[in-house]
Amino acid sequence: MTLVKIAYTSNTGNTEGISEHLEDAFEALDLEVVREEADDIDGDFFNDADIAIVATFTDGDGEIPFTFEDFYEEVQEEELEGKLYGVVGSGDSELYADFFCHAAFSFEKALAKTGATKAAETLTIENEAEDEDIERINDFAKEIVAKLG
Ligand SMILES: Cc1cc2nc3c(=O)[nH]c(=O)nc-3n(C[C@H](O)[C@H](O)[C@H](O)COP(=O)(O)O)c2cc1C
Repeated sequence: MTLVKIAYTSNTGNTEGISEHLEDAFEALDLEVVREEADDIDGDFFNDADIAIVATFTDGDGEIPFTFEDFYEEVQEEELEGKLYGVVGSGDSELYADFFCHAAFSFEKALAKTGATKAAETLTIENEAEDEDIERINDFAKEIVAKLG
C-alpha cells in the first residue's frame, strides 16, 4: 500500500491543524498516512515512504523552527530517489512580508537535494487554515497522488 509520511512542527497550533488536514486529505484518497511531530523523528523518517510531506511554520526572520533544525540538516543527506515530495508552509505575510513562509521554501530545496521528485508547488497558508485553505490542501494532495507511478 502506498505510504504517505507527514513531518510537521507547530508552536501555536496552526501547522498542526494543517498537518491534520493533510492527513485527512491523503486518507480520503485511500492512502496509508503516518504523521509525526519533528521532535519524534530522525533524518531517515521518509526512507520507507512513497510520498514525503513536510508542514512547517516559519520562525525568526525566515528561519527554520528550532524543533525542525536537526531534521532539516539530516534529511538532505538521505537518498530519496523515486519518492514524491511536497511542502506546506504556514506564515504571516503581513508581519513578515519579506520572509513569508521561507522555512517551507528552505525545506523544498533541502528535499530536492535528496533526489526525490517535487510533486506539487509548495503550498503557503496564511496562519491558520480556513475553509478555502482546506480545499487547497485537498487539491495539493490530489495533485501529488496523481503523479504516483
Ligand atoms: C517570533 C515569530 C517569528 C515569525 N517569523 C515569520 C517569518 O519569518 N515568516 C513568516 O511567514 N511567518 C513568520 N511568523 C508567523 C508564523 O510562522 C505563523 O503565525 C504560523 O502560522 C505559526 O504556526 P504555528 O501555529 O504552527 O506555530 C513568525 C511568528 C513569530 C511568533
